[in-house]
Amino acid sequence: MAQSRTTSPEADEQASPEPAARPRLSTFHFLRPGPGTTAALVLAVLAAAALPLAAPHLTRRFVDDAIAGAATAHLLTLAAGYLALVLTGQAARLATVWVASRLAWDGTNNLRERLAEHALRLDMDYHGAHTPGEMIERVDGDVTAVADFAVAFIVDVVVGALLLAGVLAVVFTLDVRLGAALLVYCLLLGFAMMRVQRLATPSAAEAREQSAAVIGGLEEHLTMAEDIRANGAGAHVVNRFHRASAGWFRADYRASTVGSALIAGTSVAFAAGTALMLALAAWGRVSGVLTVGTAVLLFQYMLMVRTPFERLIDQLRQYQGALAGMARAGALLAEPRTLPPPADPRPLPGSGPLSLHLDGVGFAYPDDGARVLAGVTITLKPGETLGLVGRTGSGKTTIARLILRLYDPTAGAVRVGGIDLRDTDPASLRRRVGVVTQDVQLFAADVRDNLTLFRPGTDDSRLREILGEVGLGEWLAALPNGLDTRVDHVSAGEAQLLAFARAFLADPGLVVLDEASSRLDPATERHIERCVDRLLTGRTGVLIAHRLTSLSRVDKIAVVSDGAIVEYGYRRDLAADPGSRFSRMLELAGAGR
Ligand SMILES: Nc1ncnc2c1ncn2[C@@H]1O[C@H](COP(=O)(O)OP(=O)(O)OP(=O)(O)O)[C@@H](O)[C@H]1O
Repeated sequence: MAQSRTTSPEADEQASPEPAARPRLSTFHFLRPGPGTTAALVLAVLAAAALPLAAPHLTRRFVDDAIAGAATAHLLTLAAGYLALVLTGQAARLATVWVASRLAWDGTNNLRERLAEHALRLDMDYHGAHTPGEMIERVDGDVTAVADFAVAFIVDVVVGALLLAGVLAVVFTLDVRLGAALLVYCLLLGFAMMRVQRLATPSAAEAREQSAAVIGGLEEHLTMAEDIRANGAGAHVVNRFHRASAGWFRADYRASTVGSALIAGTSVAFAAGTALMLALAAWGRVSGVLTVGTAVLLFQYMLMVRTPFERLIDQLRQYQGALAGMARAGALLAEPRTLPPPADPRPLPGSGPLSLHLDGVGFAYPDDGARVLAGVTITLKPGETLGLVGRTGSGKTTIARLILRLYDPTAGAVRVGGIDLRDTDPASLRRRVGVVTQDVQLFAADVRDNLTLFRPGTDDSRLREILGEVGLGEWLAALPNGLDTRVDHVSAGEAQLLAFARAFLADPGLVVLDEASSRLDPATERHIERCVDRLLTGRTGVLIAHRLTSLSRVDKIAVVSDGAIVEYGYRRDLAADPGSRFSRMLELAGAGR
């Protein structure tokens, strides 16, 4: 059945040839900030680390001066200063979050665009093996994880590490022994946390894999909703969804259990650390090394150390996820095209009909490797048309895919305009070879963009003229905003006619036409037949015919059976030969010759 679906706009597929593979490190290039942003970020980070470090010094003075009997006004000034420092520290922290978020989103948006573009350029082999949902998770989910991590890394890890270093430096200047004790404690804690962290790595990666599987399945089910409902396959689909969700839950549960255990462990370690610091401060006080104010400062610092450490452990957990996301994004970017771009691309002749020559073509789809075509040889002079007939599954669509270079043949060669498609400039191939399939894809965009495929520069009057020619003149007149109307719902017939209008606009020199196998209303049928006639006039054409009557308009016939051409010749000769298969087909169908 002819279908029309709306999808989001697609990039101009072959605009520039793609290098075969990229190193994964290039993934990180997208996160590199500009000089202005870097300067703003460095300032914000330094302020966010230094201000909280300064605040406890005022507390120390407050306590010591209060014990020494200072005036209330002086103490109030210290308290107000403390408050101002805390507030400015928070503001600096907010500024850091803001700058870091902008930076992370700018960088990851670049990466997301690059991934989406690359995914669109990948060959049919790749798309056949990966569901759209999986691609969405790769392009969106993984990149979002990276963006979230980048923000948290700057805010929690960088600021936290600076704060920690500052605390150590201050404690060292107060008393070397206390500083050394704090340093040893921090190193031991850090080392233990890094070791334990490794436990969390596989579970985080597993959780993301499972979520990709669930979203991939969901996307597939939503796309097929109509068929699923019509065939009563709902229960089976829900069952599959349930199993996938259960897998995701288990993986996520494992990941969070490990994470919670780690956080609980750190709490205990910090309680011990605080107790140790308090004991040392008490000793310092008793032995006259420290004032009470300094003991309070040490206590405050110990509390301050806790947050960066905890955030650090949390970030290390997210870091695994972000690293996994980065690795998957890198793997997608490194995914090579199975259709290698030509080393020395040759453009097709810029105008006029193109010759077509399939020379001993053999083919097997990469996923199962079973032979689909063997020894297919077809020759069309410029302007000649060919009808492909054969039972379902015989290989007609596969031949069409090879002519459009959606795949490369595994044996033999496909030549258009005398040039092997493997040596043809991809942009010129897309411009000069057109296709009208049964499965018409319409974008969620206006009529103009759907016809021009987002290429600006075509006159509206030309678009109207073409729509009129394909029989959509009245349809256009009835649209509320004419060419600016968004294409949401069109009938199967209208979708087919729009596809013809696209083809007329592109004016290809070779056209592949997959005739709609379903019956449309007689008026639309007539329009479509006229379109087929017009499209095949003055162009080289390959028509996958589902109706024998359609073959009256072609010059040559190729009968395909089990991946081979079992009969091939001029239509008139075959029809005139009572022993030919084509002749028998015509007789069986009761169609005129
Ligand atoms: N993407 C694919 N991956 C693997 N095998 C495929 C793929 N597409 C088609 N095939 C197989 O290749 C063979 C030929 O299919 P093809 O679609 O070319 O036949 P067809 O003659 O166009 O059929 P129809 O008239 O039903 O459209 C079939 O056995 C089919 O199962």
